[in-house]
Amino acid sequence: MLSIQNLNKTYPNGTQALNNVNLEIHKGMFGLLGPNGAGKSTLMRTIATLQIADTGTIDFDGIDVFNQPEELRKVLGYLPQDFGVYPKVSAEMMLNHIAKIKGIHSSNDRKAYVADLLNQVNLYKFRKRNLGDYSGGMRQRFGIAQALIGNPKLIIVDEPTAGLDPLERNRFHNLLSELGEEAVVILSTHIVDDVVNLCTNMAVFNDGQIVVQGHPQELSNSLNDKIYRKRIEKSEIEKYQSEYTVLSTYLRSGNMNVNIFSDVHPGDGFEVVNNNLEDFYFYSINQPQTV
Ligand SMILES: Nc1ncnc2c1ncn2[C@@H]1O[C@H](COP(=O)(O)OP(=O)(O)OP(=O)(O)O)[C@@H](O)[C@H]1O
Repeated sequence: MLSIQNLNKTYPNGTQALNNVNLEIHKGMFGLLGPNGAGKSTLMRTIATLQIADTGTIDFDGIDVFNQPEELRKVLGYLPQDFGVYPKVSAEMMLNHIAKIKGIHSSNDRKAYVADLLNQVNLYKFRKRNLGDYSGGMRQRFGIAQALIGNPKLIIVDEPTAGLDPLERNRFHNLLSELGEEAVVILSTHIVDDVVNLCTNMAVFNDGQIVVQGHPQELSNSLNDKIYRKRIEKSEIEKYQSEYTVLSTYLRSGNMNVNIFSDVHPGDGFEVVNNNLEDFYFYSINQPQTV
């Protein structure tokens, strides 16, 4: 289990990126959902021992992350938001190199291990291709392969599906959910559907704070009969914003729609929308959104 207590981090420019963060995360897929700038990457980098917090503690299965970073790194797999690749090196060569660094010394063992990894992420037939010639999705799957070396018990993936086409995204999701059966997997994202599809538990993160946490389905159900939708004219958006608590405005089949929060049925042509994590998310970060 990963246990985070009273974590605070203020950057030298005065930005408070982590504000008394407390979280307990068990085996399985955990979604950390928050808007850009919420502090998700700061939290991920801190757990991954790449930076330290000003105050607080992180414990993973008895490892004190700030005092035993080397121990944590032995069980950590980390796919950062942006990672560079050597463009003229093949996936096979690169994984072989990383496996060597991670302590798999026999070249035969390494060869078998790397082949297995490449199969797992569905890249075996592209193993000789240079990383610079990989598509975005292939690069992400390569990123996961490198993160998996050494059978990590804690896997952190930071906004992994931005820029992937639906097929690649689907493949990537399948891979992540398999990993969640054996390890603690933290998925940091601003894509609500990724959390709906993959995660058994989640937290909404905003302004450096955990706003709410729980099971995605239960959280979205908590707003049942409180979210209402209506098709409107584009010119009416401001009117609705002044009259209602607007959660989102969005186009569907070319028509403008508005979703609002209301404790009682507002009448006025609105219809109820239930089980919608996206609206729960917008409600919990308390910002009107245009999607
Ligand atoms: N090295 C830094 N120095 C100063 N401010 C920083 C630094 N890194 C991040 N920040 C600021 O801290 C806040 C949190 O940033 P962070 O990257 O952790 O958020 P995020 O939720 O991952 O956002 P995104 O989804 O855009 O990556 C932002 O206001 C950001 O500008």
